[in-house]
Amino acid sequence: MTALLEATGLIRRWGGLTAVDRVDVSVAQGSLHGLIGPNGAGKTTLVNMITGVDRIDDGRVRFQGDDVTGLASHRLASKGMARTFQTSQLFEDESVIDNVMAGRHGHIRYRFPHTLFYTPRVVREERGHRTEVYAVLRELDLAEDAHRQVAELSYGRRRLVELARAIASQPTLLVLDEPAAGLPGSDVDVLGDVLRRLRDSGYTILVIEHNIGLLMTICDRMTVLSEGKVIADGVPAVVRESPEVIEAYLGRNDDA
Ligand SMILES: Nc1ncnc2c1ncn2[C@@H]1O[C@H](COP(=O)(O)OP(=O)(O)OP(=O)(O)O)[C@@H](O)[C@H]1O
Repeated sequence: MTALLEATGLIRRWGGLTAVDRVDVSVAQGSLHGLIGPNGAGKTTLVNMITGVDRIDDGRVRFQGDDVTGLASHRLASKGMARTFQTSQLFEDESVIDNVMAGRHGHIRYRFPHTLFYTPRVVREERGHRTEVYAVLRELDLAEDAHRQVAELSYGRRRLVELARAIASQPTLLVLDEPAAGLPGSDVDVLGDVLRRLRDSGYTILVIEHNIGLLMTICDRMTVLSEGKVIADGVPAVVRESPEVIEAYLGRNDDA
């Protein structure tokens, strides 16, 4: 399989600490790729570097065959990389549909002064975006909540709205930072089904998770970080048997 995303030799230092230490990670086109590791392993730092949120001290990132090392996150977003964060980035007082419409932002063609006069062109385009957004909401089983305020929704539904907003940008690569964090078990199952369906419909997904059980069941491939280094990479069945992975988790209390 060809790699959609290929990071090689990535390094990020914080003072004397090397948080990400010569990490290679390759995400195949159309795959669901998990990134796990104990607390402080460097997962978020690595993903921040890949998605242009944080600086890269050394190494290269290739995306869709292009060298994108050091590009800012908005440039990467316009190339098709969408990202969700551990903490909510939603507008709590706005409706679900308006939040998800914000994800279409990069696709809006009309400009001032059309917006000022709400011309037929704006109306037409806006209608097209709403149709696309409704399709995403239906896909994630959120259509019935389209006009509810985000603040009224359960935590699990809000996480789905964030996912919907990322999908609405029609990304080539979806990067998710702990989408299952804080979800009750039944919502974790829903999330697992949603991620699998998205992968089956052609998305490539890179997901950081502490819920290893979830990733073991849904991922095609996993990369395991510990203390900034890759200690295992492969299909879940192989990763789960790796002595380094068992040691990294059993040696600590947090994720075991
Ligand atoms: N802004 C920062 N300044 C200094 N050190 C940092 C900074 N961000 C991260 N670190 C350090 O880098 C290391 C990796 O942190 P990172 O958050 O990437 O790990 P993680 O695997 O995502 O952890 P968690 O699972 O707890 O979110 C940790 O030792 C952390 O303390």
